[in-house]
Amino acid sequence: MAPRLMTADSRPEDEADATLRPQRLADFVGQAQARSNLEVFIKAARARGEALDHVLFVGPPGLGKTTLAQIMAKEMGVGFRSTSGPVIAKAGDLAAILTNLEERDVLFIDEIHRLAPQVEEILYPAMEDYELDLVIGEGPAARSVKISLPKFTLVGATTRSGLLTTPLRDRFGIPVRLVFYTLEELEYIVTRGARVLGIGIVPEGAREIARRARGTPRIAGRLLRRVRDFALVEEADAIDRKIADKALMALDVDAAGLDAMDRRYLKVIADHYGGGPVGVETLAAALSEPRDAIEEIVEPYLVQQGFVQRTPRGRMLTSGAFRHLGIAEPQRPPSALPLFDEGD
Ligand SMILES: Nc1ncnc2c1ncn2[C@@H]1O[C@H](COP(=O)(O)OP(=O)(O)OP(=O)(O)O)[C@@H](O)[C@H]1O
Ligand SMILES: [Mg+2]
Repeated sequence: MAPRLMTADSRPEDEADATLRPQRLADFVGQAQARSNLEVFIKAARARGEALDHVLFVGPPGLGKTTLAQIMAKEMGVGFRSTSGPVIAKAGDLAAILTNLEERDVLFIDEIHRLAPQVEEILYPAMEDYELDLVIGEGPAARSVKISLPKFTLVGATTRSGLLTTPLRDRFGIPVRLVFYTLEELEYIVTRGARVLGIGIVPEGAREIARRARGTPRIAGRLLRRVRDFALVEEADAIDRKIADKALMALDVDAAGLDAMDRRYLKVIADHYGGGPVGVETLAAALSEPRDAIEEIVEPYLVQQGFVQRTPRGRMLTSGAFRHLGIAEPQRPPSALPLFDEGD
């Protein structure tokens, strides 16, 4: 699939504006529940002079897992080390990272569900008893040694907690689920982002961008940077609703935050399959896109927004989708209606 503006996956261009990343808990907008819980745990750990309990962040891409992990280290006043599940190939790699930590440091492991099993295994005693169990040598000469580790805080991040093994999940004292942001929160994030980037924006302009950001700060930031370019070329003093709207239309992002791929998906179901139900394999073939890209990238937001239902018989458009496309909804026989939502 060609790179799309509207996916929440991280790209180098997003990280280029690291300035947009909030640095302190007080600057972090949204996720009120997660934030207030973390605040309490951080205060308590600081008061006791102990490491914070291990934290697991769960939630879709671009909602602030990495940002929150960095903020936690700052608020604790400790060091921050960052790595990710697929990068740690061998048990020895993790052992090297762990033995280099300082007392109370935060070790952030992104995509923690992708740790190799033999790496995960040495993480258990490290998390529980701050001990490393290593086997040195091979065959009959092999012996195991225990090395004690500094008391550190492991912060794990994953997009789906279901992908984590139970023993690993159980070792996190503080599970934190991140949720999609509200329109007001995104508006605030866009306004703050504009200030950081040194561009003028009026509230209606911020709202227009926020509305199309799919509940995701990363997308909001990306849209803001693109709209800024339009404002610059048009020599506008500030981003207002008109500029934002014009820019986003030119970028093919519609009023609901759907891009060309989303609309193509909806239109294929509407035009070729009478609104569904249609199986995901058939759809993938019709769209010439891999099935997992459809399921993991295109569908989640369309389902969340109520444009599509996943049913046992396949995908079905809702009345809302037909309204959005401006196409009359066909009369579907009752047998075509979903029995129940398949979920995901
Ligand atoms: N609450 C927030 N306020 C302002 N900006 C935010 C907020 N949360 C995230 N961002 C911005 O959104 C972008 C993505 O955040 P982050 O990298 O923390 O997401 P993530 O959940 O770790 O994503 P991934 O799952 O892809 O690793 C960053 O540029 C960050 O500055
Ligand atoms: Mg991240």
